[in-house]
This record gives sequence, structure tokens and C-alpha cells, in this order.
Amino acid sequence: MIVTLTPNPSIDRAVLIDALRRGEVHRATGSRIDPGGKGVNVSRALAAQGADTVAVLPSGGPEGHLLDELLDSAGVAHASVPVSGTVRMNISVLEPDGTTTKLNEPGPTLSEAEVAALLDTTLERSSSAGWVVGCGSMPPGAPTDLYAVLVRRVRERGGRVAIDSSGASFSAAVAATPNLIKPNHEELAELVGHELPMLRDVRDAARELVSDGIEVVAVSLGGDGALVITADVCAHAIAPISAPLSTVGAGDCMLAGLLHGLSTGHEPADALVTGVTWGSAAVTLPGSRVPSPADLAGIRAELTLDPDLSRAIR
Ligand SMILES: Nc1ncnc2c1ncn2[C@@H]1O[C@H](COP(=O)(O)OP(=O)(O)O)[C@@H](O)[C@H]1O
Ligand SMILES: O=P(O)(O)OC[C@H]1O[C@](O)(COP(=O)(O)O)[C@@H](O)[C@@H]1O
Repeated sequence: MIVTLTPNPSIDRAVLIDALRRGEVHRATGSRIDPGGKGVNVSRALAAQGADTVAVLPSGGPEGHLLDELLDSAGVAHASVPVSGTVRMNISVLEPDGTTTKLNEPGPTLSEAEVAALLDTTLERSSSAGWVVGCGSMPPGAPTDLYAVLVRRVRERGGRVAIDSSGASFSAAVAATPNLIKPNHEELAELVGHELPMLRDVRDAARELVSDGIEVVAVSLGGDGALVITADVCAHAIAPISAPLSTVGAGDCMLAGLLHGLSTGHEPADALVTGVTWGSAAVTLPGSRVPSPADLAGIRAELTLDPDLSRAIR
């Protein structure tokens, strides 16, 4: 069982247009909505593959009702904590060449009691979980150290915890030493405070974090695949996709696959292959649709345990 906590979930609306021109009226050629937020997407990706998961999230307002309904109809188990604010709507503008422009709202302001209820619900649901996963940004009102507290509370009980976030809440969580983190290229650079132009730089930055006590650092690198670093492994995997349709949620699917691999007893390098397969499959799908088993069938990830460290990262 994998429990996800998404303090700031969303309704994701993807709008397709021919080309984005600032200040002009655009006629959309298509649109779709999906339940969203990083932990919600991790749970959606796991549920789509038949894996046991529950998504913990705050839910309020009309968008909150819609989110609950969308999760119910997708068969994603969720524990929604009622809140007085309204769940946000995030918009992705997709162009035919794969360019994605995202507009993320700040989300509702949570009260102290609502934050406490979210944390308590997550911990209640986690008693028999293989992994507890905290993902995404903090809504207004949530303390910067929410993920750090989650890490400490799960680890005190002997559980395993993964975090995927950005900014101050991610740095605070990393300082509390989760078992696993999944930054993307930009988030890792932000975490270590300098640019990471080559795979060697990514590896070195991830190794620094491993030496601080994080067991698995998985770095997603967009079209350059992903790297997993542990105390004894440096593995790179890539599954190129010729015409990506939407990258929204690809990192969440990658994390879901990685955790699924680890929780079903695979070594980190093999779990990375599952992660990259799920992530690459996600970019072939519209909006933030998560891959079904059939969507994974044509994806082939290439794994190397001795990657070319001079590879420039886009
Ligand atoms: N353009 C792409 N081509 C092929 N795979 C991709 C592409 N973009 C993303 N992916 C896959 O999705 C994973 C996550 O993508 P990334 O953009 O790094 O995550 P995030 O959404 O967290 O920023 C990558 O590790 C890779 O497997
Ligand atoms: O919490 P944040 O950082 O605002 O991100 C939330 C957004 O990220 C997503 O989880 C998608 O993730 P990515 O676009 O980063 O792959 C959306 O579902 C959601 O709208």
C-alpha cells in the first residue's frame, strides 16, 4: 500500500491551441480535465496499474466536489479532509509541438486545524503502508515544515517516506532525511544552489544528498530520462518519445512507477526502469492522463549502470 499526501490538489484543465500569442484571443482546438496535484497523480498512476494506494487531500468548494467525483469515477481510493476553502484549478496550455505552459493557482488557505487533520489522516492511513509520499506545493496557511514533520513522524514509526516538492518546504523536508526524494533537474539545482549542466553534475549533487543520509535520490530529467543514486548505485534510464503530447504529470507517473518497483521488491535500478517507463508513457497521453497497462506496452526503457557523465542535460 502506498499512501500519498497532496496538501494542494487541483482540477487540471488542459487546453489545446495552435500557438500561444501573448495578449491575443485563442480558439481552443480541444480541452480536458483531470484530477490533479502531485500526490493525487501518483495515486492515479498506481491505481491505473492495479496497485494498492490511497490519496489523502483537502477538499472544499465546487472544485473539491468535482475532484472527489473524478477520483471516484477513476476508481482511486481517497481520504478527503473537508476544508472551508475551494480546491484550485490549474491550467496547462498545450501547443502541437509539445510546448506546455502551466498556470498554477496558489490554492485555498488552510487553517491550522485543517492542516492538523490532513497530517493525522495521512498517519492513520499509513499504519500498514510500504511508502508514505508527500508531493507538491504547500497551499497558503500550511507551514513550510509540513513535509519535514511528515518525514519525522513516519520515520519514528519505522515507515518509509518519499518527498517530491520544491522551494522552502522541499529543503526543510530534505533536511529531515526522507528515505527517497524525486526532484526534477531544476528542483535539484535549486536544492543544491547551483546549475547542473551535465549528468556528472547531477550525479554529484545527488551523491551529496545520499551522503547526508537520503537512501535513494531519483532525479527526473525530462527527455533525458532519469538518474537514480544510492550509496552503491548510479543508474540512468531513458525511453525516448518522438512526439510528446503532454508532459503534465509525467514526473508524478515516474515517481509512482519507481515506488511501485521498490515496493514490489525490485532493486533501485530496476525500479528506475519502471519509473521511466511510466513517465515516458505519460507524455504520449493527453493532459495529465495516467498510463493504463496497455499504454506501457510499446515503451522500452534503456538502462545503464555506467552512464555517460558528459551528457549535457537540456
Ligand atoms: N520529452 C520527453 N520524452 C520522453 N520522456 C519524457 C519526456 N519528458 C518527460 N519524460 C519522462 O517523464 C519523466 C518525468 O519528467 P520530468 O519532466 O523530468 O518530471 P517533472 O514533471 O517532475 O518535471 C522523465 O524521467 C521521463 O521518463
Ligand atoms: O503543487 P504544484 O507544484 O503547484 O503542482 C501541481 C500541478 O502539478 C501536477 O501534479 C503536474 O505535475 P508536473 O506538471 O510538474 O508534472 C498537476 O497535476 C498539478 O496541477
